[in-house]
Amino acid sequence: MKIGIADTTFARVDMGGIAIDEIRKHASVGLERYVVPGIKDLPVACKKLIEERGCDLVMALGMPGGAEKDKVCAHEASQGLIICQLMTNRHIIEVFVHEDEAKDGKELAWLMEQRTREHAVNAVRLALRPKDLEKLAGTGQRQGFEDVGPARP
Ligand SMILES: Cc1nc2c(=O)[nH]c(=O)nc-2n(C[C@H](O)[C@H](O)[C@H](O)CO)c1C
Repeated sequence: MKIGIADTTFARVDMGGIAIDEIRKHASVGLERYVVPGIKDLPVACKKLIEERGCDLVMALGMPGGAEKDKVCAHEASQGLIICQLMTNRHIIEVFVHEDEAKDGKELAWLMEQRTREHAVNAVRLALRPKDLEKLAGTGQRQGFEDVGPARP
């Protein structure tokens, strides 16, 4: 089992390093890292991690900025990642933290780390322990900020 980590230099936190640190706490798997300038470069990095470097699942980590052009960029990158999943029949866990989700730099750093760590656990579950995800179905999980929990009639 090999997990790929694709991340960017545009991000203001070392999301790739954090993902690797978290995955190592939960599983003994091969890891391949591929760093690109920005989120629009992630789809091909993921495809190469899967097709050329033998990854079974990839995490795509990035930070869209707060400007309108950054949001367009994020939508385009997201579409590229979905196409890549369909082309390769492999999961890509997209971990995007929009810069304007946080009120300041301190909260942004916290959120980027927290969301990355929680999705790293999801990546391990998806790759190795899918039954663990089944137990969480419909429980209103969120990555980063607090879980919202299940809705009740
Ligand atoms: C406008 C813009 N916004 C972002 C962003 O919010 N987050 C990010 O990671 N990268 C951004 N980029 C850079 C592109 O994703 C890409 O790296 C360049 O266009 C080079 O291919 C661009 C060009």
